Amino acid sequence: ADISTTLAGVKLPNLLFNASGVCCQTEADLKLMVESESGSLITKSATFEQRDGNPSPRYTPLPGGIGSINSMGLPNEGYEYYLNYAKNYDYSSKKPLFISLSGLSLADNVKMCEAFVAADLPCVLEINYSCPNVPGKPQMGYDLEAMEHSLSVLAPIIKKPFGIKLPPYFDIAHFDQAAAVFNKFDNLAFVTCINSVGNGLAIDFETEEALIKPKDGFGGLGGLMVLNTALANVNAFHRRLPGKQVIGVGGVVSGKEAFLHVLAGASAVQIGTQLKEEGPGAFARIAKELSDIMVAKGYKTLEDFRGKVKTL
Ligand SMILES: O=C(O)c1[nH]c(=O)[nH]c(=O)c1Cl
Repeated sequence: ADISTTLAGVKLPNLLFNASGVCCQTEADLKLMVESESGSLITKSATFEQRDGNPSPRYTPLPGGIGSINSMGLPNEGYEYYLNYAKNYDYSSKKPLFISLSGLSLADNVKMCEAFVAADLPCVLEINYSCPNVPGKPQMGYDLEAMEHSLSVLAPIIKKPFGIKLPPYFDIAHFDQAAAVFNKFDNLAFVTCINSVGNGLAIDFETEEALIKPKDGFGGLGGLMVLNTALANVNAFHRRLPGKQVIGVGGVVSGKEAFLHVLAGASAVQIGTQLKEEGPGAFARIAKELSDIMVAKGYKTLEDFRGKVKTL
């Protein structure tokens, strides 16, 4: 079956790619993504300066395959590293390149966006408003006034279609209020839902210790356990953002969850925890599983069922 898609006006040979943060911090990581069966790739969220991030242990999968917890703390090579990567990227390849930016201030986001715009490259920007792990930095995604102000400055600078990475919302009023903000920006072409469920706590029963070191063990939750929250956020924004697209991320461990994300309204699907645990081979496996599901259900393309979840 045909699992290709178009996102922000660029064609992806298949709808799958990495969630920013996984398999994408260094050129070596990104090379693995280019060589994988993913349809695209996105870089680790960049800050203006290079960052080491939080002390380790700062990531761990949770027992029983239910998911993961991380408090990486935005470790990255600094935005110029990713700008250079984007300048050297082979855009004649079938895989479009996405760039994640997560400035620690609006001024930093302005400087980074201006640098990418000045370089005039075909890559697509995804502004990260939802990192839950920088001590002392509340998530912009939960401050609608600040996010609207940020977008009112950045959208005109970026000019081209771009996207934003959102935290999960858990209240219908918040879906409504957030959508009202996003619908004000014509070139805001997509929203990526969801980032990790912020500030969970994983504790080891035997040792009675938190599993990760930063922030007393508090970190973002990902993986299968967040699937249903992710599907709700994908569908809520699919319903509320006419003319815009949604990238679904959260809980995709097989073709089945990728299928559900498209049914909820996703135009593309990112994979985080499962990619971290399985490696880039996950893309070929999940792509085949999704294609087989579509054949079994009689769907030829993603448009045949995108957003067509049935209500009772
Ligand atoms: O701690 C991180 O680096 C991190 N971890 C996440 O789960 N989401 C993010 O957006 C980021 Cl930036």
